[in-house]
Amino acid sequence: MKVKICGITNYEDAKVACDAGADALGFVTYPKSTRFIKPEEIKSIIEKLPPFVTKTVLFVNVDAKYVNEVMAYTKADLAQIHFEADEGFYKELTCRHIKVIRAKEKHDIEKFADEYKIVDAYVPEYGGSGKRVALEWFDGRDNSDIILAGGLSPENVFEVGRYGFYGVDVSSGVESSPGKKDKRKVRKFIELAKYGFRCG
Ligand SMILES: O=C(O)c1ccccc1NCC(=O)[C@H](O)[C@H](O)COP(=O)(O)O
Repeated sequence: MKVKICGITNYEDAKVACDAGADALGFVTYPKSTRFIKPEEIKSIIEKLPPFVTKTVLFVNVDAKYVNEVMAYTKADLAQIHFEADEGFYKELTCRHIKVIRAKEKHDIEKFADEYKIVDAYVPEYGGSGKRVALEWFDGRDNSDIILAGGLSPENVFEVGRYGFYGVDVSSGVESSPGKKDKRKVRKFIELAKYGFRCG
């Protein structure tokens, strides 16, 4: 499974995640988030990172022009659209992007058929909240287009292995405090998600 480590706020955490084998990193541009990071800082971190890691920037309630500008400026690879944007918004986007479904109920996960998408748990306020999506919603379907997010951690990531997700996405489950990653948790999460065994 691919692994995305989200809520990166500093280079040290980004490097730990890359060295441990993360496939993607996420940077949150939502000002109310405890994991908020400015475009200038995202750019400066990205400049030091290896090319093989996908750099994702998260957006909430902004217009397409802003997304295009931040993506061009930071040179990130993928915009993560964390809110319900309309068709006009997507027509204006000039960058690669992935949509997030904040799932309240089972049928929500069928949105955006034929696209890769992130399924996260619905919480009224935006944010890596640690809330989980019900795994039984994914029983008996092809989940290879889904990156599962929400409440994952080194303690529970083994539970998702049998569902055939494209990837998993974690933020608060590998933190020592909001906005700061715990090295051991990051390494353990990646090892378990990718290889199903526990290290160190
Ligand atoms: O993390 C935030 O504060 C945040 C703010 C606004 C929009 C999205 C935000 N985070 C999304 C994520 O980090 C993920 O989707 C995540 O992997 C799930 O979070 P968690 O349950 O903490 O693992």
